[in-house]
Amino acid sequence: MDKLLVKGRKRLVGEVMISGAKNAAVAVLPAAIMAGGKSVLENLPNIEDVSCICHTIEKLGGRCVHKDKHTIEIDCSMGIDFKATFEEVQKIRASYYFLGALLARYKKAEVAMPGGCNFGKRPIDLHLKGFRALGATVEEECGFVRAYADKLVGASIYMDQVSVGATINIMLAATLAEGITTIENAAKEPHVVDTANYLNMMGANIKGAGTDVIRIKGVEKLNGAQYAIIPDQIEAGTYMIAAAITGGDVLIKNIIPKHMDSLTAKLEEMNVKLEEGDDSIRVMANQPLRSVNVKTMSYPGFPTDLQPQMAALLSICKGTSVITENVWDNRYQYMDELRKLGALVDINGRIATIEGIPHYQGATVEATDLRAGAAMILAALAAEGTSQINGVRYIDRGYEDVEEKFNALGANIQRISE
Ligand SMILES: CC(=O)N[C@H]1[C@@H](OP(=O)(O)OP(=O)(O)OC[C@H]2O[C@@H](n3ccc(=O)[nH]c3=O)[C@H](O)[C@@H]2O)O[C@H](CO)[C@@H](O)[C@@H]1O
Ligand SMILES: C=C(OP(=O)(O)O)C(=O)O
Repeated sequence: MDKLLVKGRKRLVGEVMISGAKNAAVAVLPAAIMAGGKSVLENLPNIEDVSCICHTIEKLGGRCVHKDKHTIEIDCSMGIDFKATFEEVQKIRASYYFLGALLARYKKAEVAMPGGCNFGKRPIDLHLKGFRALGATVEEECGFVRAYADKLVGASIYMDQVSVGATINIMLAATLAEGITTIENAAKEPHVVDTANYLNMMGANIKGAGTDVIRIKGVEKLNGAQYAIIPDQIEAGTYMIAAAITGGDVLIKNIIPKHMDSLTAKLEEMNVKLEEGDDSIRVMANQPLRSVNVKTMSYPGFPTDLQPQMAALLSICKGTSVITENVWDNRYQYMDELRKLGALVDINGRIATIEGIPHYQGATVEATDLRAGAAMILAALAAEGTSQINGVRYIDRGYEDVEEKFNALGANIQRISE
């Protein structure tokens, strides 16, 4: 298994290009299998989760042709299998989108339970409730879900809880249902909007994505489309925090600054200087930073997927910071690893109280999941001495060319492949 050796205390300076969004790519790719024609998807991130989704499409009998590093042509016009019960599906979270997409196209789907980062329970009951509301019979059995219907009929669906996955999955299924579906209390994340935009380009009729009420008028069929994935809000945020934690000066390029509002507000509160361009943000951190409190929330709130990276930064800011994790029951497993680098953190349920320390000391740590791994890189970049980060496969799930991008900014990160 690969590990990263990080020599710390290097100030990051320069420019970094942000890749396409993982959580948009992994929804748009399954959506592409619903079309009767070819789609060309651009600005896809070159990451493990995307490879995994593409392998799934190929195993179903579809074609994924790489046009270049970030562009893939998807062709499922020949018809594909409706059963995705193989290993790839269990490796990642987003494989749940094959349920919605296959159910929409074939009115039947059999998909293995998804995997993804382990934050305690990650139920999919709201997805299944949505499919049932559209008229499907849904059965859960020995690690897979089976859903089928003679036809799907639009319905009014109120989400008990704001869920990105359930919102997108119901949107996929409703796109080819008869009549009108409304999803109330829908998730508003940028990747919900991106998926709706792509579906609309394929011929769907979806309105309101990005608000908490989405209205979908079912259509009979979808065509392929050419579409470019939005930039990754979380990768961008990770590099913004990297600039702050190293006292650096970094121009983060190819982003949508609006998507970064919750983070930029926090960084400004901490005394980081920011300059916003049309599609870039320059992050300058050349003065002592202040502690702040952070509460994670669904969009436009502070994203839970930036919580570990923010904790890494707050741990070396003078004073006491409090983080409240409102989305996941158990997203603090990585704190034990941060403590190995010197962090002083007290956890009480969903609340983490962090006492700032002057600096980290290099150590050997585990990337316990994707963003935990990112947090370890950030802490190691700021640490005295060398750190070893194990479990890099998690980081590769969601960060393209991670050591190359950091090293181009002046970091010293070496990958050891075994
Ligand atoms: C592939 C992908 O896009 N992953 C993201 C997606 O995960 P994912 O789609 O799994 O997360 P959700 O938005 O669905 O989960 C939000 C909350 O709703 C709860 N819930 C969700 C579904 C359900 O059927 N029942 C239920 O109770 C979850 O336990 C959680 O507390 O959104 C999360 C929250 O922004 C992010 O951390 C993940 O990076
Ligand atoms: C939690 C994440 O991903 P997933 O839902 O795919 O596990 C993430 O991207 O931080």
